[in-house]
Amino acid sequence: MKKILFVCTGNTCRSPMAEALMRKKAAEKGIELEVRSAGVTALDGAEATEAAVRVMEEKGIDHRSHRSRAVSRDLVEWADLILTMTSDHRKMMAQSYPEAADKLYTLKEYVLPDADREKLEELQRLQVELETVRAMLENEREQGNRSRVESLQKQMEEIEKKYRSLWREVSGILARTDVPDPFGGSEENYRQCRDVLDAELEKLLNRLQNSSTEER
Ligand SMILES: N[C@@H](Cc1ccc(OP(=O)(O)O)cc1)C(=O)O
Repeated sequence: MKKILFVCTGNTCRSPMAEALMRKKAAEKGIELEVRSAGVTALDGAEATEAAVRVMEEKGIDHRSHRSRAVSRDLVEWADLILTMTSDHRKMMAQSYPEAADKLYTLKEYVLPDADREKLEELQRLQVELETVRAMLENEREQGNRSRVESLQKQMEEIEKKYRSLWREVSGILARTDVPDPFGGSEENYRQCRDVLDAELEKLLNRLQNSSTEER
C-alpha cells in the first residue's frame, strides 16, 4: 500500500488538511493509501488551528483529533512519497534527509503535467552540474592548472547558457509551486488554502491511479 507523508512548517494548518482530505478522497474512491503529515519546525502535540477545524467541518471532516508532530527519520523512512507544501520545505528536507531525495517533491510539482515536470527536473540536474563544475574549477585554479581552468570555464558557460534559457521557460511554473501559508490569516484564507489543496489532491489521486494501472 502506498504511504504518503505531507510536510509543512508547523503541522497545524496545511499538511494536516492535506492528510485529512486525502484520506477522505481515497476512501471515497476505494483507493488503498496510508497518509500521514508532519512539520519541519513543528512542536509535538499541538491541535489544528481553529480555522482549519472549521473549514474542514464544511467538508464533513472532524479535524479536532489532529495533533502536530515534527518530521522524524522514522517518518521519512516510513514514506514511499514525501510531498511538501513549498519548495523551501523540500530544500530543508533534502538537506536533512539526502537519502530521501528521490521520493521528495512539492505537492504542486508532483502533480504537474509530465512535460513541465521534466523541465523542472532538468533544471535541478543543471544546477547540480553547475555546482560540480564550479567546485572543480576552484580546485584547478588553486593548482594553477591553466589549460584545465580554461576548458572548465567554457564548460561552465555552456551549462549557464542552458540554465538561463530553461529558467526563462520554467520560472512561471516555479512561481506556482508553493501552497501559501494561511497561518494567522482569516477563515477565508484557510478556506482558499483548503480548496487549493483539494484541487491538487484530486490531481494526485489521478496520477496515482494512472501509475497503478500502468504498473499492472
Ligand atoms: N510553528 C510556528 C508557527 C507555524 C504554525 C503553523 C504554520 O502553518 P503550517 O502548519 O501550514 O505550516 C506555520 C507556522 C511557530 O512556532 O511559531
